[in-house]
Amino acid sequence: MSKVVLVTGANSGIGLALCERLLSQIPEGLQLCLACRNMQRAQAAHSALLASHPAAQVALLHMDTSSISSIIRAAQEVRLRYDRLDYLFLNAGIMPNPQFDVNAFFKGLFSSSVITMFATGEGILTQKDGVTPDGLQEVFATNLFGHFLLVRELEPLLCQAGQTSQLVWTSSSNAHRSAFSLEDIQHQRGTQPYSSSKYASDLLSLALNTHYNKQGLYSSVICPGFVMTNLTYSILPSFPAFLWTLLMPIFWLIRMFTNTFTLTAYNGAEALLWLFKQKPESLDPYVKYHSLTSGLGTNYTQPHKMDIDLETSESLYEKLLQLESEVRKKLMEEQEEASCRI
Ligand SMILES: NC(=O)C1=CN([C@@H]2O[C@H](COP(=O)(O)OP(=O)(O)OC[C@H]3O[C@@H](n4cnc5c(N)ncnc54)[C@H](OP(=O)(O)O)[C@@H]3O)[C@@H](O)[C@H]2O)C=CC1
Ligand SMILES: CC(C)CCC[C@@H](C)[C@H]1CC[C@H]2C3=C(CC[C@]12C)[C@@]1(C)CCC(=O)[C@@H](C)[C@@H]1CC3
Repeated sequence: MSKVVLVTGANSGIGLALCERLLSQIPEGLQLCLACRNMQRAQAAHSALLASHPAAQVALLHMDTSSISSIIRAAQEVRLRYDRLDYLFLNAGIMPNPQFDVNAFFKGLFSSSVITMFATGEGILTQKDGVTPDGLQEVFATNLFGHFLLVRELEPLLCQAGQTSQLVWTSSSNAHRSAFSLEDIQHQRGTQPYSSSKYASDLLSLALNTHYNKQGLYSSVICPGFVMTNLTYSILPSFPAFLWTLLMPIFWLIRMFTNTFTLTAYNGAEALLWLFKQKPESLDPYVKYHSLTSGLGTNYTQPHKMDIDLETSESLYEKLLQLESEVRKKLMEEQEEASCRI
């Protein structure tokens, strides 16, 4: 039976590397759907995948995870195209306008928390968030809420009798409880929307397991480690890509002390691929699966207990359901208004 796999943010970085690795390791019986915002980059990714795997079944789908109407339209299209969905990789993500605190970085270098700083980026990064046309905080909408809505919209495909399906969130070791507040789930007031959105995805994954396991749907989270992608290049915008390449020997050296420096998207996708091969019933909902690369370059996946609890995950879930009904109501009103004008 052919497995249907949908990957968001599949046109570059870790999402694209996952698609390449899936096609290499599972040459038959895979239907890949690349859900992307930028269709030019998506076309390029599609051509690259087909060049190395000419017989592969790879489809493109336009989806902007920050836009409610785009998610609803894309999900409708998925329901039309496929009669099952085995894996949904919720990978698209942004870290807009990152501010790198050079002072904190150099202080951290000579402190006992240097390894934690390199593994999580804790204490050295903040971001300036924006607001989407739907009136939501951009990082929250892109990284979390759009994906939540997508899962809700694809429920008929994901929760079918006699079959199990897997959701896999690309979270981060940058997810911290201290950055998240139930009183401000969109992180309107803070300076760490990225960390907040990733912590929220850890909580949401737990809540989804609570509510959907009975229907055969399982959710897990991974951290790809520190990977050189467009997202990380944007952290030091005045630093051209070739300078990052020049820093590689230093990064390889750091990898001797922290195996979280996976560095390439291929390595970063390790835990995603590992989860693809697991029986979802055997996975621990309180664990984040980390892609790691040893000093000698060997890739492996390691589980780490997350700093999450059931009560907070349930409260977040309730708030997301509430927000979902609000945005759906607003969308219906807008559609009615538009049809009246015609
Ligand atoms: N790189 C790293 O070190 C780490 C990355 N991660 C996470 O990995 C995931 C992938 O990032 P990475 O590969 O590093 O970075 P990239 O920037 O290469 O990939 C991000 C992907 O998300 C897509 N995307 C962004 N915004 C939207 C949107 N509104 N709608 C649809 N797609 C969107 C991008 O598409 P587009 O071409 O349209 O911009 C792109 O395909 C992210 O969730 C990130 O937070 C986690 C930990 C570490
Ligand atoms: C230029 C200097 C010599 C080196 C600068 C290094 C930092 C820019 C990186 C060190 C650890 C990195 C890191 C991330 C971003 C870049 C660093 C701060 C992340 C926060 C990127 C996004 C994630 O989700 C985290 C898992 C990363 C953790 C490590």
